Amino acid sequence: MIYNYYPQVPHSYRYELNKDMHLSAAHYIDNDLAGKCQKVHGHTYTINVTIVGDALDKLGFLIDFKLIKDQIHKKYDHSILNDHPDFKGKHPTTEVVAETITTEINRFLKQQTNQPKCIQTIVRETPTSYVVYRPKASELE
Ligand SMILES: Nc1nc2c(c(=O)[nH]1)N=C([C@H](O)[C@H](O)COP(=O)(O)OP(=O)(O)OP(=O)(O)O)CN2
Ligand SMILES: [Zn+2]
Repeated sequence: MIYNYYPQVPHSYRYELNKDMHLSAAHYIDNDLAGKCQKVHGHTYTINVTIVGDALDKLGFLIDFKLIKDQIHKKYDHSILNDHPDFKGKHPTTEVVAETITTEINRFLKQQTNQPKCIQTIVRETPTSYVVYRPKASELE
């Protein structure tokens, strides 16, 4: 990875894993206030998710790294984010992308018997701009 500085999340879980992903996608912010971002344009998003838990699955994984990538990459790579139902009625800003990825990963993780949780998602849209999203503890119950 080119950008490997990650803010840390304090927690008391036994295990923490981090998965980096790249995503090529287009988007636009459909509002006059968005200036040049109103036009369709693309980014190679750099994403890092932090997943924690106290128990491993029968393979000794907190969660298979590949399954995490599948949840996000298969859905959004080489797509127009605005077209996805996940962003219906929302502007796919870096903030909203980070929140949506967290929500989607946690929806998937809830199905796992060992109950891992995504506690942080970092989305870098450009070399100079990134967002860190951390769900509230109450949203992870
Ligand atoms: N808070 C947010 N601000 C902006 C977002 C966003 O998602 N959240 N998005 C954009 C644009 O989509 C744009 O793609 C990124 O803007 P910016 O970082 O300004 O890109 P530049 O390459 O022009 O930035 P430099 O400072 O020249 O490197 C805008 N704002
Ligand atoms: Zn953009």
